[in-house]
Amino acid sequence: MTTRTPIMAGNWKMNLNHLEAIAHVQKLAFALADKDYEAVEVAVLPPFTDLRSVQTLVDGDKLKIKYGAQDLSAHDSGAYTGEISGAMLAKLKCTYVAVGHSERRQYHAETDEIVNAKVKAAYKHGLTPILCVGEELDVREAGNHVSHTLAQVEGGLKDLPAEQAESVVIAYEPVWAIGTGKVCGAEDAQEVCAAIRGKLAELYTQELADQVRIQYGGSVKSGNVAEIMAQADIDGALVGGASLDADEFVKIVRFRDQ
Ligand SMILES: O=C(CO)COP(=O)(O)O
Repeated sequence: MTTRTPIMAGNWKMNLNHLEAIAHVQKLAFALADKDYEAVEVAVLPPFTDLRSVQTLVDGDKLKIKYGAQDLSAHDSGAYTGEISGAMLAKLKCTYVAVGHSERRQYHAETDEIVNAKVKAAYKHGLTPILCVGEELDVREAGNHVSHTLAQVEGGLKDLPAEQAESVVIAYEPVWAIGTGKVCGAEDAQEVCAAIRGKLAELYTQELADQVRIQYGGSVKSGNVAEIMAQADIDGALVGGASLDADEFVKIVRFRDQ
């Protein structure tokens, strides 16, 4: 049986400027100890404008915290005003990049085709995508959450070779639980995460499926993280609001103590 290292990632969304980012990462670094990093991979996903500052701090102080971006362009370079390429993120030594977050799908009309192109762009530039999937409330109420989410997984990974897919991180984030305080019940989250692992086994192999880390995201806090992490197919959390409070995020990283 594969042992998957849990991954706790803070998606800051459009919060914290580059000066606030430095202060925030310093707080995290001060609080987190080697034993935390041995047990859990810790990552932050700041806004683009913070990345250079975070890189300088992480490099300078040799911090074990990883960082990445919240999005990337599907294109390598060129006349795409406002976009940021995977190559640019790689140059900033980003490890991760979120792809297909529901806020990108909703406000920027990102389809599974676009998300798939972005996943491929991430790998092309040596970044690990955190592929975000999850259903809206009406889909859950109609009982179609599993098939909806699996279609997003399949669409996002289309034609992706196993050598790449084996390192992908998938974040199951039911849209109705994001920023609402409504957490998906741990067993309901487990149902979908287990189905995602089953889909990976179908698309690739059971061995690959057992290796991929699947996060839950949506109103994760120190008070509910332990129950979520106790589920067999949940290997971490993608944390929005609660990641903006350093003490709270540290408690989430230390989910075993909660
Ligand atoms: O969207 C999320 C992380 O990507 C979840 O956000 P909240 O933790 O604020 O609900």
